[in-house]
Amino acid sequence: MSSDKTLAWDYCEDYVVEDDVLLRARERAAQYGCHAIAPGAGAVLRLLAATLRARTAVEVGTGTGVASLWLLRGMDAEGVLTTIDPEAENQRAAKAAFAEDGIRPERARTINGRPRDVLPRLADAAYDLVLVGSDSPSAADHVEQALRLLRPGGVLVVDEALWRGRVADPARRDEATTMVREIGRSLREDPRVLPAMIPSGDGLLLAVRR
Ligand SMILES: C[S@@+](CC[C@H](N)C(=O)[O-])C[C@H]1O[C@@H](n2cnc3c(N)ncnc32)[C@H](O)[C@@H]1O
Repeated sequence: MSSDKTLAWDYCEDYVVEDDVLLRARERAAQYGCHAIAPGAGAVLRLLAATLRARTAVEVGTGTGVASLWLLRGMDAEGVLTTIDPEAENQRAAKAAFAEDGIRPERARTINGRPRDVLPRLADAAYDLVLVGSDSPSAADHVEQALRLLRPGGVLVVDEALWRGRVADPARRDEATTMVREIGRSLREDPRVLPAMIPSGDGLLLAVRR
């Protein structure tokens, strides 16, 4: 990338500045070894949630609540985010961040459990937006569940869709990169969605449900 491009990239990533609540949640993510969504990608999440006037959203992988905060800030004032994580400690940190942000508890439904057990219990076509992380060996199953959960016109977001930048490099054939690349390929060919790859953060793969 030319140095101008790198400058432009950094400018885009820092264009929307994170406040103290987000920065503290991000700091806790680093302490817990959790890869939180990048600020530029977080701003895209907020924009999408606001554009959809999202009242119902699902997040697979709460972490310490960075992406959850971005989503909740964009959603309808009565909107409810259902966020799933098997790690109770991460979710405790996320709940502290929601409280710091003045988010009413009923707006963030935190479910402690494995996504593969929890997602099948959520209703068909009932959600405006579903965010799925790529850092799980079950990410492809989560994507399939997400397509079931979304209403027509709802948006699937796959975070880390460029997987540390490796997806774009055909020489990278490790298991994690291949899995994330395959998710991208399969959504590109899936007649149920209209996809687009946004190179924000570590890549956001967006797909609107037909
Ligand atoms: C990268 S962090 C989530 C980041 C969060 N979405 C954000 O951007 O702020 C990944 C989270 O997924 C959780 N996790 C663990 N196993 C998982 C699984 N099988 N599927 C989905 N998430 C899992 C981890 O506990 C961790 O809290």
